[in-house]
Amino acid sequence: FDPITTTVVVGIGATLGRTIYNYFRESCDSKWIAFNATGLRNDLDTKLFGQHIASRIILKAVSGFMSNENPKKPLVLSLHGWTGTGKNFVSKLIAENIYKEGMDSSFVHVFTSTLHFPHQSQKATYKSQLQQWIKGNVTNCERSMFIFDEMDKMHPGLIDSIKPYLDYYDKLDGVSYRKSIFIFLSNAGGESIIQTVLDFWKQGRDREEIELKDLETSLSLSVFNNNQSGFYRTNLIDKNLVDFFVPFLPLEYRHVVQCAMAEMKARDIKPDQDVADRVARDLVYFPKSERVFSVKGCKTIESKLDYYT
Ligand SMILES: Nc1ncnc2c1ncn2[C@@H]1O[C@H](COP(=O)(O)OP(=O)(O)OP(=O)(O)O)[C@@H](O)[C@H]1O
Repeated sequence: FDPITTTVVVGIGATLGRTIYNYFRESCDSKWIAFNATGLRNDLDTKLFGQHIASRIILKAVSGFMSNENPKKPLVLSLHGWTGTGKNFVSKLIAENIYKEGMDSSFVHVFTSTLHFPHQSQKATYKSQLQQWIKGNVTNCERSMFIFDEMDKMHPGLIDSIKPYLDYYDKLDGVSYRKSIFIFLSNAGGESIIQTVLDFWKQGRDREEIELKDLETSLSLSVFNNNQSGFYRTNLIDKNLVDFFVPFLPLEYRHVVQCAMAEMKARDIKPDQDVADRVARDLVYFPKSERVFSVKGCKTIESKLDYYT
């Protein structure tokens, strides 16, 4: 080949390569970020067990927010409840119905308190890092999602550093945070939820009769006043920046059976009621005398199934 042909061929090759690369590379546009309301409804209806209140709030909150082209503030959800009741699981369902790449999307960011903010002495550094991370990521894509796991293990005060981003500002330093989603996960408030569910159970009332109003006030109070909680006396709560406190109810035997059946299906094993029953029977339930709620929710089902199948 003469030099001109070689240059042309290399040029075309490079352009083609870049086009293919850009085509497959996730970008902050509707090709990669598109909310599927029907998908979320379906997932909540068929995959999430025993959480009628959470399911309803999340569907309404996320659908309303995503269909609003001009939200006044970012969506802030705070999910509370006992371990293994589906808080991480729901966050995953939300991500999967917004981002084509789901939790693997480069626009979904997960912070875990014990991993990212372990040392009390470095609170000041964490505060500025957190602000920079959020600002950088939202500058990159306004439809970003931030999940803060283990909020109850976060040093009180740290979360206040992101308050301005959650507030009703049009723009901060030229960046608009109004299309982002912030999800906080914690076990704080779990006891007050359990008490309510147990009271209903003792009165022989149906679990599905429990409404948000039965839980919401005691939940936000116990979270705000609990000095073990990352929300302890936080401005986020007294300035009403959390849009929804979402209670996750403790799971009962029948829900654990459903989790086991779903897990078998996910593994392409024929769901076997007998195996599911054996898995569920082997878990520990509380309170000790009544044995109503699974101590670990559905959390250990996945590993337990290996043993029974
Ligand atoms: N309500 C539920 N419906 C269906 N599956 C569930 C539910 N709760 C938990 N699971 C299953 O158990 C696994 C562990 O639950 P998950 O991590 O969501 O619990 P969590 O509430 O976030 O717990 P923790 O507070 O300990 O972080 C999930 O991946 C899911 O497979």
